[in-house]
Formats: sequence, C-alpha cells, structure tokens
Amino acid sequence: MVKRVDGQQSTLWRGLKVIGIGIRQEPLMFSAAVLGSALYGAGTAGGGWLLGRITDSVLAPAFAAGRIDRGDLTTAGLVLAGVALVTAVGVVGRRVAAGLTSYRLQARYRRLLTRQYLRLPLEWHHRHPAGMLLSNANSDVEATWMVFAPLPMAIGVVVMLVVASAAMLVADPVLGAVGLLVLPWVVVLNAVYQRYMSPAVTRAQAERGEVSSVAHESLEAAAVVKSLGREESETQRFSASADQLRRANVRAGRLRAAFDPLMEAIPTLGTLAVLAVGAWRVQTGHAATGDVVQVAYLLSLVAFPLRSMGWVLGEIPRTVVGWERTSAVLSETASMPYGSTEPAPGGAVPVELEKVAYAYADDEGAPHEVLHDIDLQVKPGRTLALVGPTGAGKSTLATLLVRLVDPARGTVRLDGTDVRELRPGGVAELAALVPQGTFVFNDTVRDNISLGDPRFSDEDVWHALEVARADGFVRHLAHGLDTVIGERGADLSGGQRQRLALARALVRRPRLLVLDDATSAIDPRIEAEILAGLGTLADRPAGSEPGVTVVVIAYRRATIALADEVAYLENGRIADQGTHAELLERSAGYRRLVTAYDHDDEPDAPARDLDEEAEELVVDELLNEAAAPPGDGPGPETGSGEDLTEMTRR
Ligand SMILES: Nc1ncnc2c1ncn2[C@@H]1O[C@H](COP(=O)(O)OP(=O)(O)OP(=O)(O)O)[C@@H](O)[C@H]1O
Repeated sequence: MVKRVDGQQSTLWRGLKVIGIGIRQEPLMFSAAVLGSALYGAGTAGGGWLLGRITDSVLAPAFAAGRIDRGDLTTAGLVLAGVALVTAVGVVGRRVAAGLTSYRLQARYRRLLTRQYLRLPLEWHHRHPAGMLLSNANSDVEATWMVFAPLPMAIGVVVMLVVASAAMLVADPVLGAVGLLVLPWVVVLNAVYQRYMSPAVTRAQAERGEVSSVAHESLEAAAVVKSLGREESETQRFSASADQLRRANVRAGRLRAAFDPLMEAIPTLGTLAVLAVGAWRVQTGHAATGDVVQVAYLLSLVAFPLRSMGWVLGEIPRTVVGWERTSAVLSETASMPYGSTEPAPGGAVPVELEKVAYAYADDEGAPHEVLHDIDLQVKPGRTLALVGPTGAGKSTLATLLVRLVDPARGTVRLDGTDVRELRPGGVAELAALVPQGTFVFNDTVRDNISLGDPRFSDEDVWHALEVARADGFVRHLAHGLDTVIGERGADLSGGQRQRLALARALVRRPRLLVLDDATSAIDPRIEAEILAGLGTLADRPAGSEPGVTVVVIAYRRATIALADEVAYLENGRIADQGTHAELLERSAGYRRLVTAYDHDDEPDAPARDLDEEAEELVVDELLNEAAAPPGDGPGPETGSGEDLTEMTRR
C-alpha cells in the first residue's frame, strides 16, 4: 500500500528505503541508539505503571489510615529512583549513539562524494557547476542523514507506546480504549502533513543548492565584481536567490508550525477525555482513582513517542530529496578507460596527435566540435608554442595532451603509446599541465609543491623552486617552505603564484610539460631562464633524450620567441606549423595575430612607450637567444621580475 505511487506514499516508501540503506551501513551504532531509546521508553512507561501501583498500595492506604509506612515509602522511592536511573542511561545512550550514526553516515557520504568528484572525468565537471557539487556534499548529505537523529527515538519509544497501551488497557479497559482513540487521529494527521510537507521541502532543498551555487560564483568572481563595480547587482542576484530559499523555508516552517501544536493537542485532548470518563467511572465505582491517574499519566507519556514519530515523518521528505541529489552523483558511471601499458623509462617524450577531434556537449547535451582533425608532432626535447586567436581551441588541446579529456576521434600518443593504453596514473607520470588559472592551496609552500606526496624531499622542492625561479621569494618568506600561503595565494603576486604552480609541476620531473598561459605574469627574461633551466630537472637514464618536451600556449611575442617551432591554431584546426619566422612570412592570420599582440591594449596603457620599449628590448634579445640551444648560458639575473612583468604584459 505504501508503494502506491501517489506523492506522499511514494515519498514515505523511498524514505524508508534510504533509512534501510543507512541502517545496513551503521547496524551496531543504530542498534545501540534504539536500545537506549527502548530503555528510556520502558523506564518511562514502567515508571507510570509503578506510579499507579504506588498510589494504590502505598499512598491511598496511607491517606485512608492517616499515617504513612516509612518502609513502604522508602522502597517505593528506591524503586522509582532505579527506574529513573535506567531511563537516564537510556537517554544518554540513545543521544550519543543516534548522533554518531547520523554523523558517521554524513562523513562516509561526504568522503564518497569527494572521491567520486575526483574520479569523474573533466567532461562531467564541465556540465556540473562547482556550487552544486558543494551543496551536494554539504546540505544534501546532511538532509539525507539527519533523519537518524530522531529515528532511534521513534523506533525505541514504540516499546513505550506498546507498554503504555497495554498498561492502560490492563488498568481499565474502558479508560484505556478512550485513551487509545487518539492513535488513528495521529496517523491521519501525519498523512496530511506528509502530503503538504514533501513538495515544500523538495523545493527548499533545491533552493539551498541554488543559493550555494550563486554564493560560490560570487565569491569566485569577487575581484571581477569589485573591480567592475558590480557589487550592487551581485548583491541583488544573491538576495533574489536567498529570498527564494527564505520563502521555501518559511513555507515548510509554517506547515511544521501548524502540525506540531496539533500533534501536541491530540494526546492532551485524549487525557482530558480520560479524566472526564475516569471521574464518572470512579463515581460509579467501576474504577479506582489509581487507575485514572495511571491511564492519564500513561496517555501523556504516549504524546512523546507520537511526536518523535512526527519528527521522523517530517524529516523523510528531506531525506528523500537529499538522497536523490547525492545518489545522482554517486551513481554516475562516466569514467575514462585505462590500459595496462607501463610508461617506458626515458627522457623527454615525443608527442603525436593524429586526426584528433574534440567536442563539448552544449546545454542540450548535443556535441559541439571545437577541434577538428588535428595532426601535430613535437619531437622530444623541443618546445612548441601553440598560438591562436581566443577560442581557437588551445586550452582544449592542452587538456587532451595530459589526458584530462579523451578525443572524440583520433589518437594522442606520448612516447609512441596511445594515452588510452597507459595504466591509470601513467599519463601523470609522463606529463604535467600548468593550467591557465593558477590555483594555490591555503597551505604551506612545501605542501603546495609536493601536494603531500612523501616522495618529494625538501631538496626536490627547493630544486623545483629554483628551476621555476621561485626560490628567491620563498627564501624571503617568514618561514620559508613552512610559510602558509593565504587562501588561493592571496598573499602572493600573480607572478609568484604562477611560479609556485610551475614548481608544483616541475617537482614531478615531467617528460612533457604543458604550459597553458602559465607564465603570463612572469617577466619574459625570467620565463626564458625557466625554460632554459628545465633540462636540469632531468634525472634520466643515459642515452635517453635530454630535458623536457614543452608545449606552451603563448600570448606574448616574448613567449613565442622561446619556442623551437610554432603551431598556429585557427577555428579548431592547425592552420600552419613552422618556425616563428616562417609563419610570419607565410601565414597572414598568424602575422595579424602576432602584430595585434604587439599593439594590444594601446589606448589603455598609460606608459605605452615605455612598455613597448621594454618589451621590444626583451623580445629582440630573446629571439637572438632562441637561435642558440637552450642552456647555452644562463640568462641575466633580474631580481623579482614583477615590475618588469607588469611593464611587459600585453
Ligand atoms: N567547458 C566548455 N563547455 C563548452 N564549450 C567550451 C568549454 N570550454 C571551451 N569551450 C569552447 O571551446 C572552444 C575552444 O575553447 P578553448 O578554451 O580551448 O580556446 P582557447 O584557444 O584556449 O581560448 P583562449 O585563448 O581564450 O583561452 C571555444 O569555442 C569555447 O567556447
């Protein structure tokens, strides 16, 4: 009957199934909580029964005789104290165990979700906003398992309900029956409550996810919002979303507020009925005063289990909504297939792309191809600059090279092996990507570089920092490698953050390094030093290719100048490939783009002449240096480089 698919019943059924899953995962803790609750129920109901007996056998005779038997009174007091102790142990046990059940389940599902987020391929993440994922791992998990706080109480006090009902009927069947008349009303009330509450709670939970998404976006874009003076409109956007959540919560709260007093009132009305009928039955000699006291007391006790069942039923819609939202993520099967090929040891790897195409899914899920038939080779140890107008597909190509995504067609080969055939973790051993957006963890410099990997000693970390030309500023930090960098590296300059991100990739001694605009805030001279120094990272078997193969997405002439060759990408195709000079000569698109880089931002740059001069000096020098093999001689030492960086940024 419960399974019938109308709104309320199916919600209840689905909720019970989720509860079943939780119980199977925490059977011991849950049983302990129910046991504690049963002790409490038995103790409380037993106390009621005892009270009736004490009234009849100790108090009533004492009133009749006009004197009290101290022995009887002491025994009665001790028995009642014993029962109270059992009840107290039950309450504490139930609270602790119920809390542990709920929080352990929450912790387990947060871990599962986090693992799933990390396991799911980038394509899946493209389709799911980060705010939504946060909401899944936070409020949805909480909503799912909070039901385990009142549940043991509701189940345990069934004992109380049964004991109290039996005791009522034994004390006086007529009075007991009058008292038990409240039960059907409670069931009806709960059914009505579920029907109205379920959609209200579903709505509130969805709104909670939405608020979380908007908040996450606003915080992510804090700098943009502030710099463009959009605080007011962002505040309004957030307010609108928060307002929707408030309305949804208020609606759910109103329903709860209407339901709770009714739930309270029903047993109280029952007690009134028991007292009225009881007074009449005592008068007519059909019942003893103790029976009336006992039934009235037991009925007031029954109010509690009924309420706790109401709490559980009130939580069930949230449980169902939370579970559906989290299990949607957990049941995602999207994954990347892996082979078992071990990456062969060696030095710089050759890179080969053959007829590679890649498509993103649009809003309707239809594929939208952004890279078409890419054929590209990079010889080991060479540096290739990927150049192209915005949206040409450079970053997408970078993610394919390190297998963050797989091509829709074609093959990406590293060291002659299709990346799909490498064992899990194989690509990460060969290649490292430093992405466009530099991410720095709110952690020490050391952990930002090693990411907690114990394979890397402090010596390795310092060496990577040296190659990334980050050792200078790290040595000046208050605690060196132990300095905790503020959230997202807010304490560092853009160039410093980029160099840390670079060191993070370099410490892993990649044999292919992919830099997606990862040096844009670094002074070109330092950038040249970094690329020239990459060879010193190599700790490779004799006879293997030296150094590192580098693919660098370049936006500045200074960066392009550092490459051995250039691939010019236009509308998702390789329009031309060759040296910078060759492309300047024969590719009109490339020429236009590179010239545009030269004159970019012209109207807005106040120190334009100085900028141009500085950049041209550096670029000319670099173009000359680029002709010589890397590592021919160290570049000039240029201090922090941040000032020059700002001058020479396009
Ligand atoms: N997550 C995504 N979902 C859908 N389309 C995307 C996604 N990321 C990029 N695209 C689209 O793919 C195309 C190539 O984007 P990509 O970021 O690779 O270009 P790019 O050359 O690196 O651009 P830029 O120089 O601006 O960084 C663009 O048309 C872009 O709109």
